[in-house]
Amino acid sequence: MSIPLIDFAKLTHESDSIRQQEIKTLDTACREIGFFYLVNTSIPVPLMNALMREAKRFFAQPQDVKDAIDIRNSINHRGYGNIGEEQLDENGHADWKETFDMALDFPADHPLAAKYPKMYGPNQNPTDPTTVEVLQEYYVEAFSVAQKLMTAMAQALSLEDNFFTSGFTNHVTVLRMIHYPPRPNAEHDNGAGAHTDYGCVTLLLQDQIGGLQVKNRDNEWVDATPIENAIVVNIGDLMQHWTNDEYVSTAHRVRASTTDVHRYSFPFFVEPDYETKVECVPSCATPENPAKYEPILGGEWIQYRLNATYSYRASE
Ligand SMILES: O=C(O)CCC(=O)C(=O)O
Ligand SMILES: [Fe+2]
Repeated sequence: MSIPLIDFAKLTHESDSIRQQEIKTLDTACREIGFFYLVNTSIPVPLMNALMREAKRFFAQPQDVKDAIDIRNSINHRGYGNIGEEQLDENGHADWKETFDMALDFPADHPLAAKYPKMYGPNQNPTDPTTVEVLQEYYVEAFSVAQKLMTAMAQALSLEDNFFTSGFTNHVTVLRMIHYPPRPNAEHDNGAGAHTDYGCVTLLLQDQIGGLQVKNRDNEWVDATPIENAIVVNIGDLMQHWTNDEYVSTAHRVRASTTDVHRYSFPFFVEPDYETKVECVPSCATPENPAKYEPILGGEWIQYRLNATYSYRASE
């Protein structure tokens, strides 16, 4: 099975019948593959291009400038991650990529930062104000798309419209920039190891290079070939948990770029408040198919998964 296409303009259309039909298509995609292309989103294309431009400028800076905001110096996991810092596939090579993570900025003395210091706190910003401005603007636009998407999912699952979005007041959603430099040698073809994402949904903007692959239900790796200005969306573990495995958090990976080729991508990991309780929704459990998982707190799960993939957090 290939990766289906969902039209965001139809998902949010004023006509009830157009909306309902697209919500059905979305529901099928979430159940059958857990991946889809989202086209006609409300994220302005010039903003997507600006983000791409700022990422190139950011990663092209001297190493010591990037190291000044090293993620290892941030207890709440914000800032720059060098090549080799993250290994998504616990059995494979380290990922051949460098990263930058930002999220909502909480002052260090905020009650939530005091209570959950590994998940809430300040960002480590790039020095260039234009880069920061573009990142913040993109964060807002992508979050607005995510909220509408989760509203459509709630409707598909016969829940209140705000069932998912009400768990996003002090959310820990992360915008990440990734640069995959040319691979060091022919053997090392691991851009990002096979993994599932941890949160509810991920909205990924990618350039035109390609390399992202998705494991379908027949256990085949399918290329998520870039479509210009489309966002690749996938279901994460928390949404799978919430839906009792009805919506699938699907494994994916990135093959490393070939010689001389640089790839840039921008995942937006949509993750709820630390204290949002994630437990089987009523429409996904029946007497024959009862809830499979114990309720969990969103933040506990994310923290557990981060600790498993980051060398500097491994002992936590
Ligand atoms: O770079 C990509 O295309 C995907 C990255 C990814 O899957 C991740 O960072 O979780
Ligand atoms: Fe991922």
